[in-house]
Amino acid sequence: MNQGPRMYLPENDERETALAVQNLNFYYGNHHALHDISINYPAKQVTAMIGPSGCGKSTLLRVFNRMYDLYPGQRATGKVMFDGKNILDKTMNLDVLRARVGMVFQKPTPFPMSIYDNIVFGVRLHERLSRTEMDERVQDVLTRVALWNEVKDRLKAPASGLSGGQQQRLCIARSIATRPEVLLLDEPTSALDPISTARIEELLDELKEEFTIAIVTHNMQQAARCADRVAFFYMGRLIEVDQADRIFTNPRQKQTQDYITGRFG
Ligand SMILES: Nc1ncnc2c1ncn2[C@@H]1O[C@H](COP(=O)(O)OP(=O)(O)OP(=O)(O)O)[C@@H](O)[C@H]1O
Repeated sequence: MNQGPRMYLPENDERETALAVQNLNFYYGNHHALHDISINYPAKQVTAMIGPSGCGKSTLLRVFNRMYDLYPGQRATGKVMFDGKNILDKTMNLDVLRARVGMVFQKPTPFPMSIYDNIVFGVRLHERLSRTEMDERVQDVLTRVALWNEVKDRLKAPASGLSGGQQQRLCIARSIATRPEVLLLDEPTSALDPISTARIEELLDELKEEFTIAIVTHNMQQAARCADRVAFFYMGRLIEVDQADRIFTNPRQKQTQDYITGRFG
């Protein structure tokens, strides 16, 4: 199989680019996990990242909010341009970055506190809001994730009492409460039942009017349903990125074709 750096980068000149990744390499100690990745994430679109296990999808996502900084021995080279600045720059303020680039994980991770406090926790770090404004923010984000009616009478109850699907919607609400520009989702529905999954997918469709979304998924149908663009990764390399319909009907690379038709992975 040809694993050379062949890839197709469509022109996005007419669209605003939220994140521009340029010649990114990533290392876990001596392990070179991402090889010379260059990809644009157009603003207010959903870009799905697909590929076999271990190809580097989560690693790339974790670069976008410098999550790897929490672990010694992990490092990135290259550039990830966001609002005119390189995210990888040592001078980048990580608290501000993580408020502007929100992340939702595979397993719902509500904080061990009330539903209300889960939402306000991050907001308080970055904004000074009056009680009324904070209440409005909580209602606004819970409404957007279609959770308000289910929880409005128990906002002070522990978040741990919610179902898995509700917890994941709460985590999305928590991420958007700080009004980020970019939302990163790492297999956000893989622990959820089909109904909760469908609700999150509908939610993505609404959220992309306001946010740029990068989602890692193993679910081809999900990528086809939710994504405007799809990027296929293999062994730490970006093989191909294109409009979703093109990737699923007429990919340019044989490796992409093999993967989406289930011939490997
Ligand atoms: N903490 C770590 N230390 C060392 N190597 C790691 C670490 N995390 C991931 N890797 C390696 O980096 C490569 C990319 O892993 P990554 O988790 O990004 O892949 P992925 O495409 O998200 O996989 P999956 O679909 O299984 O979640 C793999 O070879 C993996 O073994």
